[in-house]
Amino acid sequence: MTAILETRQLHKHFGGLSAVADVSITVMAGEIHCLIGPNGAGKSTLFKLVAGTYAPSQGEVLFRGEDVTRRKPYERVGRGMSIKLQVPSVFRELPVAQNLEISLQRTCRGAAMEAEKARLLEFLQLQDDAGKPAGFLAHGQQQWLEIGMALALQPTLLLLDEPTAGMSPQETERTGEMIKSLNAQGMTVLVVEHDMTFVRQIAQRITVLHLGRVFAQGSTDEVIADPRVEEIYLGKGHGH
Ligand SMILES: Nc1ncnc2c1ncn2[C@@H]1O[C@H](COP(=O)(O)OP(=O)(O)OP(=O)(O)O)[C@@H](O)[C@H]1O
Repeated sequence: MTAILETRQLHKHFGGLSAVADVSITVMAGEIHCLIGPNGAGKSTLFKLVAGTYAPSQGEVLFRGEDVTRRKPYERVGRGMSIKLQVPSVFRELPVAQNLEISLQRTCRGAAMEAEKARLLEFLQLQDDAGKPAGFLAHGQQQWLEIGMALALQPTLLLLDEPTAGMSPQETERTGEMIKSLNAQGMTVLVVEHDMTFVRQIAQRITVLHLGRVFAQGSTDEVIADPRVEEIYLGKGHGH
């Protein structure tokens, strides 16, 4: 397997605070990789460094073998990276279908766009809600719509920041099935997540961040069996 994403000794300082310190991670093409850690561990900051929302204080981001550290977010999207952030960003007044069209405009048009829109609505199980304003959707469905908007950009690497936040156990499980089905079709997925049941359901490899640094990484079984991880992560950081 080849690496699709690498961070090399990434640092991000906010004033005197090191939110991300010396973080080197590798995401292999074709895997589902989960990033876990207690609140404030630096997970969202690392995501923003990968997506290009933040410039690092130090270090590099390599995507598909290319140094993208100084590339703008849209340039990274153009190279096959797509991100769903933690903060909901659907256009609440616009119909569900139109939300998808806004993202689809960047990759296709005409009949191809209609076909892709129908495929995504079905995949997200939102066919019956296509004409509803997105703000009228249940919270879990809004999260799915956002995943759909990220998918409309046809990524090879999908970045999801807490995709199951606020979801019921059933919605969470369904989200896991969606992610596994995308992965079975060849998509690499990097997920920040707190819900360990969900992490066990989907992850092939896990990186644990703690106080801005890589605390542990390895296969799901290895990391979950590591008592040090349980201590820092399950012991106190499970605040969501
Ligand atoms: N824009 C910012 N300005 C100043 N400090 C920040 C900023 N963003 C994050 N931080 C700080 O950096 C640290 C890491 O935050 P980050 O949001 O990356 O953690 P996290 O692991 O994603 O946490 P959570 O699980 O709570 O979402 C925290 O101490 C946070 O307060």
